[in-house]
Amino acid sequence: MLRWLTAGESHGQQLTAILEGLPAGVQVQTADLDVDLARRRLGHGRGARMSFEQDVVTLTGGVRHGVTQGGPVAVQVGNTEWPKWQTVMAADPVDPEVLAGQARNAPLTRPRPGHADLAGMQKYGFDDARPVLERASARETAARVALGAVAKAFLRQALDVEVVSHVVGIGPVTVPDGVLPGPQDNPRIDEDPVRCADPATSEVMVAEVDDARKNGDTLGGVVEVVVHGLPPGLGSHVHWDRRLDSRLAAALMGVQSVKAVEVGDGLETARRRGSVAHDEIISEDGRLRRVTDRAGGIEGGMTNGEVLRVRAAMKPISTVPRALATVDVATGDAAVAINQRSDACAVPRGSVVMEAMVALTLADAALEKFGGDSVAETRRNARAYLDALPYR
Ligand SMILES: Cc1cc2nc3c(=O)[nH]c(=O)nc-3n(C[C@H](O)[C@H](O)[C@H](O)COP(=O)(O)O)c2cc1C
Ligand SMILES: C=C(O[C@@H]1CC(C(=O)O)=C[C@@H](OP(=O)(O)O)[C@H]1O)C(=O)O
Repeated sequence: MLRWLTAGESHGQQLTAILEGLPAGVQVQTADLDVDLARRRLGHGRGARMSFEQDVVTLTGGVRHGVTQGGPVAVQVGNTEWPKWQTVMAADPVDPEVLAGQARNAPLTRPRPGHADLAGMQKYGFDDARPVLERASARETAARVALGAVAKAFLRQALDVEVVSHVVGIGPVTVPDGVLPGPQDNPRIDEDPVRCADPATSEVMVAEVDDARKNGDTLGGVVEVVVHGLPPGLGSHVHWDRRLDSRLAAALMGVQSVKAVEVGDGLETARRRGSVAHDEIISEDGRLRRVTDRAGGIEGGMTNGEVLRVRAAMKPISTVPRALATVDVATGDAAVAINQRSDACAVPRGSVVMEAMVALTLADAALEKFGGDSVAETRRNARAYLDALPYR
């Protein structure tokens, strides 16, 4: 079983992430993590913070000379902005007089509708939203993306699986049906300002983001993660929490701002008749294959050997520059919500995060199916399974 955990605050010294249960022999190095962390910072609509803050990645456990050793993989993602925050976010007590002189320490008492501020203050008994937003912030996704890079290396080396992602909707603008990235398309999609695989739609999306920003507003959207090369049989039909669709949905819903997940054609499938909702099976050159992939590569909670497609819908950023109405909880008076700066649209960045969550979930399902203490053993086991597969 693969387990992962992150710790750290948005303006803390660093994020810490641990991935436990990965076999030995996975080739991965700091540069691989840097690539994905850089991808997570891109995208038209990103906020100012993405340009001045840097992620400083250090692999602090589980990897030696570019190869995993079988122990927990530990990663630090340091934050170059830490010197400005080291008093306000210090772990140890700070002289109250020193703190009082820090503008950054002023209590945040005007909770933002749509963010974790108010519910978090109520739940944890804070009179300041700072401790809530520090952990609720999607800054934490940097740690997940670092681990996702390791999971993708494992999937590629053990199973020849490639995980790619693209943006299929920003606000009301959506890609036409049938846009499907191939296994090597991530670098091409990374070049697009909104990580859209369709250039014509991308232009309209960029204009939509510009318009929202100009009007002091923010946008959400939909991303799709596409996985090529999966064998049939990851996940299981036998119990709800072993179903791969259930696990993918939980992993994606666990990303800040995700409000809905679709597997394959998802909601559209519910509107179709059965005769045009499923993927008919044919035999071709002695192999079974599907004529379509409406199911998105999952049937009965298991991969079916087709391309896996899963979508996540992100709500618009809740720090809306055209500030939303709230109440100042310090005075009880009507107020406008906290708003210093914000992304206008985080969907392109979000797609890299979704990719990481899907990779981690699939790596877990692959290890459950094939096991292996070394990546060579996982690969051998997977090969033997595929060679013996009935009805190939
Ligand atoms: C990559 C990414 C970047 C985000 N950037 C911002 C931001 O700049 N400002 C903001 O208010 N929310 C941002 N969010 C969304 C908040 O984290 C999210 O609204 C908050 O956690 C509440 O969402 P929830 O109700 O789904 O938990 C971002 C989310 C993601 C995934
Ligand atoms: C720092 C990151 O994203 C942050 C996520 C975030 C939020 O509320 O989720 C709010 C913004 O931070 P701030 O309010 O300090 O400007 C984003 O910049 C990151 O992704 O590395």
